Amino acid sequence: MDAIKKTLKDSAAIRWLVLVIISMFMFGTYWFQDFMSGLKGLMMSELGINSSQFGLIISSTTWANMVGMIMVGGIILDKWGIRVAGVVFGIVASLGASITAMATYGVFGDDPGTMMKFMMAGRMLFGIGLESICVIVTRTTVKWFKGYELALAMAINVAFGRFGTAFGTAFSVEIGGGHVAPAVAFAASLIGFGFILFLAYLIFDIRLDKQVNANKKEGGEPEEDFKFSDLVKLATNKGFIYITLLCVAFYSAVFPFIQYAPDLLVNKFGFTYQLPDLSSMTLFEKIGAIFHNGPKVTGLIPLGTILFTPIFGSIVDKKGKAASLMILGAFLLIFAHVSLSLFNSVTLGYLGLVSLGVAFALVPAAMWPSVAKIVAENRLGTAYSSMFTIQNWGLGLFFWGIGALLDFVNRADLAAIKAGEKMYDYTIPILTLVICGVISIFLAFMLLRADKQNKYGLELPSGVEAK
Ligand SMILES: C[C@H](N)C(=O)N[C@@H](CCCCN)C(=O)O
Repeated sequence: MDAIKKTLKDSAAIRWLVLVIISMFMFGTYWFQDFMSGLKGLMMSELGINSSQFGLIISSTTWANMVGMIMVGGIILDKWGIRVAGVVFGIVASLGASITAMATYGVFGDDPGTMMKFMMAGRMLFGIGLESICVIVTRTTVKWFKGYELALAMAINVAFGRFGTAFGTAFSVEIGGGHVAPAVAFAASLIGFGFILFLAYLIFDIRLDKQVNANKKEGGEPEEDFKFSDLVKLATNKGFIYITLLCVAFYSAVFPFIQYAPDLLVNKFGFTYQLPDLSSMTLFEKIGAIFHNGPKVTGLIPLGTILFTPIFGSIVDKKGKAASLMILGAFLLIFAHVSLSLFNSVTLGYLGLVSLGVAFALVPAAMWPSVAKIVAENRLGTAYSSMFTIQNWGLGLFFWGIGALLDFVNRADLAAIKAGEKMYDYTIPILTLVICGVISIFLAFMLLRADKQNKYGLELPSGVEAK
């Protein structure tokens, strides 16, 4: 048998370069997913929409995915590979984002109803692209990093997405110059930029495939493909069921919360949407103004996870304890939402946000590598697609539900709120998220129990098999 020749992925420099290139796609899509949170106040005043309609716009991202579009993405990825799937879903995401941007400029009509309809259609299309791109980028990361620094690479990949969320949330008001449409156009152009970089990545993908195929002919390991029919096997895997339900419960209390967090901080704690003129302020006053700005403070949550997700990822790699860390993350989530809903202390509010940020780093760092211990590698693509699909059911409900509940519990004061005479009371909508935290703890304990029974090795370091 001939010796296996080195391939592009054996070069650390090329591997990491590839990771940066494909992660820019995540940066753009996460930005577009989350940037509207910083614009909620502006969207309400400029487009004339209420909280429930804002909820519908952000929720529309999940609608097509709720009925299985991510699974379609998984099938296309399986059948035609990274290149075809990446191009198809890159076009879908770019098209969706462009339609959303054009709608905000009034291209399809400038009455609020028409604008909203086309914004929702655009975001629905974008949402199909977003989730499939996340699966495609994850799959590409595995392709290049399997056998190398996979957990760290996945954490860095998510970190790029968090950068997108943080910057999009924190700076969209300024980027739009106080208007919605330019901020949406800028966010859409980031997806186009990420897509162009992904097209450049394809050169590396083609070269690597050629080298791997040549090695296969010379006796290298053949790759096993996963099949859609493996779905049935997943549906009967207890560990997979618990981790999928945990994924829905946990992310439903985090992603939708982030969309409303700036508005919560403005309405509950008197924070600002727009920064005052900082030029004549002392350094302390500037810091004070930034820490009193809803979008900027919310942006700090994903920004903090950029540092902590890789740290927690390497703890999981070295020490294990993934299920226990998910339990801890669920406790932190409850603390966060209780302190942000039931109390009126700004200090406790900050502690709640820090606690949510730690949970947002801890649970993903422990959850995503754990899936690879519960599910056979040839079913991982199907596993991630199914998890994202079910996750979208929860996200769709809560993206819209928080806004609808907010309007409902404040129904007597809506006119006064619109006139700027009263503020939204967020207590009940945020308390609802505490229920998600309680369900998350229960599921994390069930996962720990299933781990003991089935010996997945979730509590063990990476590479150590359970006996
Ligand atoms: C957006 C997507 N549905 C999601 O859940 N993303 C996760 C990361 C998934 C990475 C899998 N390797 C997130 O925490 O952002």
